[in-house]
Amino acid sequence: MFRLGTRGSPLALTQAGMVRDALMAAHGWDEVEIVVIRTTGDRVQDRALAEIGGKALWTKELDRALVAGEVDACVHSMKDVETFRPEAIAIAAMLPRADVRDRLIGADSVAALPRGATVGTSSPRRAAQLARLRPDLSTTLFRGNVDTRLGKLAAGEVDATLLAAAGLDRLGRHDTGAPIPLETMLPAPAQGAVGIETLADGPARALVAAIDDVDTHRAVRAERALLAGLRADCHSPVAALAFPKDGGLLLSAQLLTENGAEAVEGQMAGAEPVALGTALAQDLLARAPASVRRLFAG
Ligand SMILES: NCc1[nH]cc(CCC(=O)O)c1CC(=O)O
Repeated sequence: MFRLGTRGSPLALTQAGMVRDALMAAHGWDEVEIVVIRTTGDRVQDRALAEIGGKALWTKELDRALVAGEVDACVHSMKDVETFRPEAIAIAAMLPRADVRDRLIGADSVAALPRGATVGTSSPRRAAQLARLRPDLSTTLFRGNVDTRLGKLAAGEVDATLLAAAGLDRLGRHDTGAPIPLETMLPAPAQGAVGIETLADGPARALVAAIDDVDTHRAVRAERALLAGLRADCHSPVAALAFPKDGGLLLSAQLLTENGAEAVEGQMAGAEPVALGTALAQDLLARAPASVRRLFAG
């Protein structure tokens, strides 16, 4: 039986279930086994991801299970997958992308937040974007899965929080929060995309590739190539979004200083995703104020 590795959070399990259903439908299988693997990222809840070792904390244990042959494929939120992956592992497919926007929970819009309000987030991108839009706000470290964060908000620990619409929708929370327009807040690279990794050499790769959503995969490839060109990691306040246009892609991106005081933005169209992401990264670095450039290409 085909074995699918996943983290154990409610969102991860929902996404793994979507992948299982897609694989069963594509291949006429009766069953796919879901194997829950606990990651360091799940265990450590009291510090920001960037502080304790970055996105590898979500993938390391799943990578090990894949390489050891304990599972045939692993399901990830692509947003949480580190920029540079081990050579033995391939991103074999992506599910169709969900709503890419962030949602604000606690007020109807960023502009409607009361003066001096406290917003819970541990994302350097969201903190920098908020500070840029509303320098009067303060942000405070907020980790844990979606339900944990909503619980902290309900308990009054903060005035508001930001969460990806994709995760809220997949958990059935369609009415939670107000979508922030893309013009106000560009999402994290790969936000809303679920990816499936397999060994680069091996039969699972082609089996998983059968469920690939080509448009999503192309867009996320461009966004990830931008991250690679910037040498960005989870410390980096960077936003990016590509979508299909005129048979190619239109890629938008924003780099900021941590306090949001300075930023550089850009847009570029192209036909080949990796070349496009790489070119926009170079263009942004060339135009970035020194304070922004210092945070990238390290
Ligand atoms: N960093 C945690 C994480 N990783 C993926 C999602 C949501 C689902 C997605 O973006 O695909 C979330 C939660 C959030 O940011 O609200």
